Amino acid sequence: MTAAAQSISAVYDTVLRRNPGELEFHQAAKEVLDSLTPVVERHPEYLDAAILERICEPERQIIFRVPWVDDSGRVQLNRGFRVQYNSALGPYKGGLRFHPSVRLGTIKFLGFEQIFKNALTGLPIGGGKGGSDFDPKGKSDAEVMRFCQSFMMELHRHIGAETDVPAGDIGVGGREIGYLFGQYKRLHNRYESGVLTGKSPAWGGSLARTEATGYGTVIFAREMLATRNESFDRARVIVSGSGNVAIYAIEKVQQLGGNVVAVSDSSGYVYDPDGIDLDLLKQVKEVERGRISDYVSRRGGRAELRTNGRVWDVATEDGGIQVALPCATQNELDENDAAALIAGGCLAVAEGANMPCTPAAVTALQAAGVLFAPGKAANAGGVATSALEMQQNASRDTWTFDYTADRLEQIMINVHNQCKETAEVYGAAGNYVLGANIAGFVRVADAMLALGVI
Ligand SMILES: NC(=O)C1=CN([C@@H]2O[C@H](COP(=O)(O)OP(=O)(O)OC[C@H]3O[C@@H](n4cnc5c(N)ncnc54)[C@H](O)[C@@H]3O)[C@@H](O)[C@H]2O)C=CC1
Ligand SMILES: O=C(O)CCC(=O)C(=O)O
Repeated sequence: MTAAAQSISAVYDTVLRRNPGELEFHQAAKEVLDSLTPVVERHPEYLDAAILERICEPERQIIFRVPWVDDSGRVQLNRGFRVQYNSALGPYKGGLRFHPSVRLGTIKFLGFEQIFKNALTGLPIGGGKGGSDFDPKGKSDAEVMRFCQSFMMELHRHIGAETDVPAGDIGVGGREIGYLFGQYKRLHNRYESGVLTGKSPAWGGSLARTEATGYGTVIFAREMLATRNESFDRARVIVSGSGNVAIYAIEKVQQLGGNVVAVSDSSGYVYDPDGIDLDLLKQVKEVERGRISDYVSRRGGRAELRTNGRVWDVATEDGGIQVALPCATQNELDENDAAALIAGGCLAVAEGANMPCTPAAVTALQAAGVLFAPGKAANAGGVATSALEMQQNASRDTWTFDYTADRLEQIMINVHNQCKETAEVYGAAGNYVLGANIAGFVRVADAMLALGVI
């Protein structure tokens, strides 16, 4: 082992010791640290300034009690989190996740990923993430509102347009952002639009933010495919999830001439060989907050609901697939799923979700020559468009959909090219994981060096 590799291994040991039991955070930290040996060999100044140790340690971690009253008058209790990870490039920026599985380690892994993702956008945003173990599923609007108001009663002291700017993630969409913003405005007695993003365009939000993560993921995949003279035209595609990211990934794939033949939610998956009816899926998921079984019962035709097996199994049916877009949650695609994708002739996998592929799956896909885009690069379009929302708020301006979508397109092309070119510079052409980790890290590390020991 070289001296640089030994130093990195020591940093990882410290991560394990300081953060016991936080397996998802360990996984995310290991993936980044594993990419950095060639960087610190060229730049020993990063080791001298303990940049790696500092980048793995959040600047601040806030954990708080969130009591609220349900519709039957019972007091309920949840736990809230905000991890303010790194502000070398700008105010902390990252979403809020409301899901019963949320623990401190979940938020730390997401916040850590966010540092490098936000750096890749080239925009002035630091990294952070937050959330709660609150489950919005099955709750009335009034219950969600009371929870959001109680959550903001504590969060408001830690955020601000120049300090920390939360947005949505799993379980947090336009409805929740509205309730959170309403409570913040009431507490501060001022209309500080830039304190949250993902707002409705009717009151300070940006057009194209809703579409941005899914569209951006497909733009990244399109650029990757183009390096091998391939495209989405007539491609058969699997998308996991059926939330915000999944829906707008499907929309963009369809615009580019592809055919999405399967989607999922936490209750199972739909195989729809004639192609997903997106208007119906939007109605079921965005309007009615229903299950994919509701989609199947109304779709008719050849659409099938499957509650056994995995959405990735579709890869080997009917002549295979060309692209897979995991857009649900972390570690949802393992090495067996990767084997199914490879057997089905998959050309490219782009992560719309954060860390949806296990390390073994990534290794298998890369070894088989499948183009692989890590989430911190492929799904950066969401946070990038949040930064565009902040720009509009700061200048009290509103841009058109087309102008914002064009900027998103350009940002995603730049993110793709940075990852590709960085991988080439470091002798690993085609390795987008290495390219993304190094390009994101170097931008943050240089800013940290410039700011001194803080
Ligand atoms: N919303 C955004 O702008 C961004 C989201 N992401 C990531 O994209 C992923 C999806 O987020 P959203 O679409 O915003 O959330 P969402 O709440 O709109 O949708 C989540 C989807 O994933 C499914 N899902 C959740 N847990 C699951 C599980 N354990 N098994 C199977 N399916 C499951 C849900 O059924 C739902 O269809 C997450 O990893 C999130 O961190 C990444 C970048 C930005
Ligand atoms: O738009 C944002 O600020 C956050 C998006 C997010 O949470 C993510 O990129 O994972």
